Amino acid sequence: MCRMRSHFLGIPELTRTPAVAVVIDVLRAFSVAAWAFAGGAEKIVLASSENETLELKARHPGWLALKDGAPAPGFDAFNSPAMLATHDLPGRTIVQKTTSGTVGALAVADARLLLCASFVVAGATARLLREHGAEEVTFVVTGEEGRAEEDRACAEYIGRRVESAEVDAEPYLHRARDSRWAAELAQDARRGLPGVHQDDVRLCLEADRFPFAMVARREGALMVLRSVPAPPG
Ligand SMILES: O=C(O)[C@H](CS(=O)(=O)O)OP(=O)(O)O
Ligand SMILES: [Mg+2]
Repeated sequence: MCRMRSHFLGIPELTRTPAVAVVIDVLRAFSVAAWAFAGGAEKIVLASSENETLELKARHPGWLALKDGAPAPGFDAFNSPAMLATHDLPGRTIVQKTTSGTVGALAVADARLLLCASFVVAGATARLLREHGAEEVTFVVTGEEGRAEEDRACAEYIGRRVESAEVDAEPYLHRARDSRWAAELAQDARRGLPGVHQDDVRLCLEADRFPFAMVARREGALMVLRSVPAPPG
């Protein structure tokens, strides 16, 4: 059994850069990112603003510009795992800008090890942390200034999975299914709001779907997220 000290902080509570950070956004940024890698995307540039996203897209016309919220001129894709599947992803670079997930990752950009995570990559993230021998980890609970239940539940699940592979995901998924944002997304999908698909919540709330973790690092002036195979469990 591996003992790891876990801290759970919202973005406004980050006063210093942790050595090891796991930034959680279940609904939906880092579920979307994981589905993008599963669909063959090569890398995801985490942008600091919509303007930066569009500037990068102008310099690299083949890149896919993705933002959350309403559609806007110049953007190609929504922050929706179901809708992303309609794009041609193999080998592509995505530039992603969202309200919570990408902001949280950029807030701890100088961490020695920076992982971005959600339920679909939770087990793989835990195995990578275990392999790294992390004794202390800061989970950045990006939603609702650290109070988003879906993000907190996922962070706690990953923390438990570092200590033991024998953890039942169901109680954690249940908390996420009952969260305020899961209910809002389901309602937005029923209303037909652009950028929200009725399958999104389901695609985000599946534990351990993918065998890779997602590591963010500076590459020149950019913060780049890549999938990294996790050791077997
Ligand atoms: O697209 C999402 O689900 C949210 C949108 S919102 O601005 O919080 O309503 O963004 P995310 O950064 O993925 O939490
Ligand atoms: Mg979120």
